[in-house]
Amino acid sequence: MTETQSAAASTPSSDSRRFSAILAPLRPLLPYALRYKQTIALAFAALIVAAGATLTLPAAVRGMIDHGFTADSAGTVNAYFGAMIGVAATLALASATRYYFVMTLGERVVADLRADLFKHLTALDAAFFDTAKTGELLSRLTADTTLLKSAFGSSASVALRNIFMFIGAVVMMFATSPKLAGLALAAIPVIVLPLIASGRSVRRRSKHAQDMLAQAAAYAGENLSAVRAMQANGAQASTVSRFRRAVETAYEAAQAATLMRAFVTAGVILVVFTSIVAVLWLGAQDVLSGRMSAGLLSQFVLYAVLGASSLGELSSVWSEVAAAAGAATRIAEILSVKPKIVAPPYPTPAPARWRGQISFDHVVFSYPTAPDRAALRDLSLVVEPGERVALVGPSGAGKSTLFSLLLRFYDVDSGAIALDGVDVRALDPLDLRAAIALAPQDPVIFGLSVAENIAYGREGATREAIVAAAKRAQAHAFIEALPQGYDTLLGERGVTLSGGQRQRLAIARAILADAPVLLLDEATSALDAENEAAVQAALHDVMAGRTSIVIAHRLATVLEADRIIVLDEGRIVEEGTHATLSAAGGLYARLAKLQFDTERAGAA
Ligand SMILES: Nc1ncnc2c1ncn2[C@@H]1O[C@H](COP(=O)(O)OP(=O)(O)OP(=O)(O)O)[C@@H](O)[C@H]1O
Repeated sequence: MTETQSAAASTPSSDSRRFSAILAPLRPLLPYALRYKQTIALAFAALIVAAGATLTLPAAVRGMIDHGFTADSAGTVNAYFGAMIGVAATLALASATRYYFVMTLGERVVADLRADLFKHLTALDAAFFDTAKTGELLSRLTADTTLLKSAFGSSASVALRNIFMFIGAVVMMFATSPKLAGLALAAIPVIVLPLIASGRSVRRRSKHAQDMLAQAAAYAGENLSAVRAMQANGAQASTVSRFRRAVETAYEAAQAATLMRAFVTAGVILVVFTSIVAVLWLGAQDVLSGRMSAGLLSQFVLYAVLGASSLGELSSVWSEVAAAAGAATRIAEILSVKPKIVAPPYPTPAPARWRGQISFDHVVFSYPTAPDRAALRDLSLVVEPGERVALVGPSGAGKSTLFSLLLRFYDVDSGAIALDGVDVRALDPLDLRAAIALAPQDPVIFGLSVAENIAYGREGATREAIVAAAKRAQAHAFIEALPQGYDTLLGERGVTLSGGQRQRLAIARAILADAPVLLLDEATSALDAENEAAVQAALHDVMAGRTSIVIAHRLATVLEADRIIVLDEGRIVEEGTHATLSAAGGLYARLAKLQFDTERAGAA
């Protein structure tokens, strides 16, 4: 059975259920609108005034036709026309007021929703972002909310006006001629049922179109953020044609929804006006036989036209609302994702100053996206306050995983991780992360000034503190040499800085954070001798007095460490100092020979 058939065969109560099913996704937005009760009230008041003004016009026309056009009625005609201008002015003012308040409400609701959605996204955990695509999320944040804006703003405005007009017109039609009105209303179910049925289909198609658009946006986002890789690999042409295909698919999906809407609109207009003409014909018979005055029939026809055109407009708005419901579904999908890493109901309060002891106790962990492959297998490790530990191991050994777990980006499968003896799951993640400074291998540089980049997450930091941190991180000299010094805007992802400079900015960030625990992932890329010395000096400074774990790639770093931990396949396989481990002739000795010999050769 097609949707239209099934709708036509259904009972009124199942139709009203369907009606609310289409609108259901919009329900979570209601609280957003209800925050602005005053705006809603003003919009309603304007709406009632405008509808009332419009509805007086047909009565005025009837008065003119039945009483106006006689020789001695010039004064009455003037009065009628004067009154009509007054009505028009009221209508104009009330319509503008309604438009203003309803649009304002739409903009307001969407702005609030965007902010909330972004806040929600920032609270989601690493496991969510392992599978989510940033471009797609951005599309929900922008394109879908824009669709909602049109639903809440213009569509709601048009819909409300037309609902009021329709009800008013129907009441007046009955007041004018109950017989003709009854006949006209008989046509309504024929109009409304297919409309409701089509709403579902429009919503589905529109959601599909938005999904396609989001995929295209995700694809564009990925490629634009890696534009150098794309150009270097000569992948421009293929990227462009893939994007074009994605956009075409989105276009076709949108087209399908539009076609559906177009058909619905045509059908509704046809049925509505045919019924009016039929009713009008019946009325004309009454006028001819003297049962009805010409003015009364004109009045009825005007009300019928008002009612019918409201219904016609409602049908096109209905499609828009159904499309918005599709967008709302996509937004609701995100809002319903609950972060798994949250603070416990009663978190253990953080001490004024952590000592910085870290312990991993029989930790077993596999990533949610790869549950069958353990990234850490029964790993136990205690790092004492102030100790400097270097982590060494082949690629994929689990070194970065150790950092992610300590920062509680994921929860362990079994075992426990503790800071100063407090299980990290008992702490508020904000407190835990405030105790840890992270300097990743490829530090993220934002499209902000140098100073803002150093103070990222510490917006209150003074300029003196920022400069002092930069000095200790050996970054002051190169920052001063930039065109606007600390106020120089860095390109997105810091493309304007060298690898060594980026790393030193990250170290400055860590120094400013002044956290008792430092996690550092050394850059693997070779630095020139000058940068190398500067980074090493900065590291020496930042590690002093804090517990530090460094994923080490340089000989100087392992030599400086109190202890070297060698990881392989998620387990600790060796530990000791450079001297003892080199002498032992195990995995470390092999790795060190490979890595540090090349380093020496490179330096020579
Ligand atoms: N987000 C993730 N989702 C699924 N698997 C992951 C994820 N991150 C890492 N892994 C896997 O977990 C294992 C350990 O990875 P990890 O990044 O900790 O290694 P690593 O020692 O830091 O390696 P490298 O020196 O190359 O950075 C690897 O097998 C890796 O493929």
